[in-house]
Amino acid sequence: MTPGARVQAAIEILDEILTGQAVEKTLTNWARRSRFAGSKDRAAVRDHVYQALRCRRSYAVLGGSETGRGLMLGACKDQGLDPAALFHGEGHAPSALSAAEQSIAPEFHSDAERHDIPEWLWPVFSRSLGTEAIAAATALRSRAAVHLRVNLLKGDRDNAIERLTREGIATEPHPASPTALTVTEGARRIKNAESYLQGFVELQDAASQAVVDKLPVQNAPRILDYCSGGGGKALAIAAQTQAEVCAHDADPRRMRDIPERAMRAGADIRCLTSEELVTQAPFDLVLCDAPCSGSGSWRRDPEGKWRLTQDTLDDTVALQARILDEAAQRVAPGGVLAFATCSMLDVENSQQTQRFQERHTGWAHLSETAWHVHSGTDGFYVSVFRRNGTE
Ligand SMILES: C[S@@+](CC[C@H](N)C(=O)[O-])C[C@H]1O[C@@H](n2cnc3c(N)ncnc32)[C@H](O)[C@@H]1O
Repeated sequence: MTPGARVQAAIEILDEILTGQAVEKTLTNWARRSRFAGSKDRAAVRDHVYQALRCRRSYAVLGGSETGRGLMLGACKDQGLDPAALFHGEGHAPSALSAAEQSIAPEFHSDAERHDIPEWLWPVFSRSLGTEAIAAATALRSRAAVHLRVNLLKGDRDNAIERLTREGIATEPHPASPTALTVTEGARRIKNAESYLQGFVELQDAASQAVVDKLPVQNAPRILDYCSGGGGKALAIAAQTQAEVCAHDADPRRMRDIPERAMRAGADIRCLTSEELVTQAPFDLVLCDAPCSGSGSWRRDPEGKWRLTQDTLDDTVALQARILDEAAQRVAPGGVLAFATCSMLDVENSQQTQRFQERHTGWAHLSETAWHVHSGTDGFYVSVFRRNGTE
């Protein structure tokens, strides 16, 4: 496909997504009916689509409309490309710009619009991030780096870097965690690489790894990952300790892949149903990686940014508080409770910590750490409490 044809394909896919179709499904359907598209074409079209979704508001202003064509025209302008080099109608490229499109005089009406944050959210976002709000919003406008976690059960970091290099995947250590690597070349090879298939490395953002580094795992013989999902954090914990590691999720289907992932990693993780949880509690350490707005990972899921509403945020905050209270009940006297989100919003983070302390006496607040997208990881938050035995 020519560069212009790739832009035209992105325009058509974006038009479908803008009617409410799911992003991944739309991309898959396009790939199925576009046999002419090779793997590089598919990757390029996908990159165009995701980039346009990250910058949906600002590109719509730059391109004159919130349509596939408007967004891709906005993308060209934002990236300093000459639109006429891509919009010329030849070789399946988008048709040449109309007179109206050529005379668009873009004007931003707010910081939220310019920096691609929903208007209603800007007060919360800017209050949460303070002077770093624009840096964070700007970081959310670009694609996230690919990070790996070195599985210490199978080898050290240098060994993993060497193995990956032999497989054509270049990496460098990430400062957020001793186990984190940034992939600098060959990211698309990872899922077929032996290093990955044999469990020497896992795909995991550096901040997710750093959250686990904040947990006092060495002093906890029995550990529970209370909101385990697919087990990313449970696996990272199991790689750092000989402790018994259990996983639980209110939706057991989310834990489906844990046995296979654990086997690949050489880890031992016991998945617990809600009934088993009651008999297995209490635990010395309970991690509660709660459902959240996902604002820290909107680079990977840009639709999440536009889908969030005040109501869903309020519901999520209320759910987090309930889950935190449930998880607290599973902590042994003297044990530790950690609350984490992949969000940068204060209502889900520091305010949640404060409200937990207001609802519960008998817990000491040990630490609170936040990672922000503009420092090279997903946005993440973890707050750690110790139960003193009187609650
Ligand atoms: C942010 S995800 C967890 C991601 C996971 N820890 C990881 O690192 O891959 C939150 C999870 O909480 C689960 N969840 C929601 N409500 C819950 C509840 N009341 N108790 C336990 N888990 C719950 C969801 O099903 C979801 O899988």
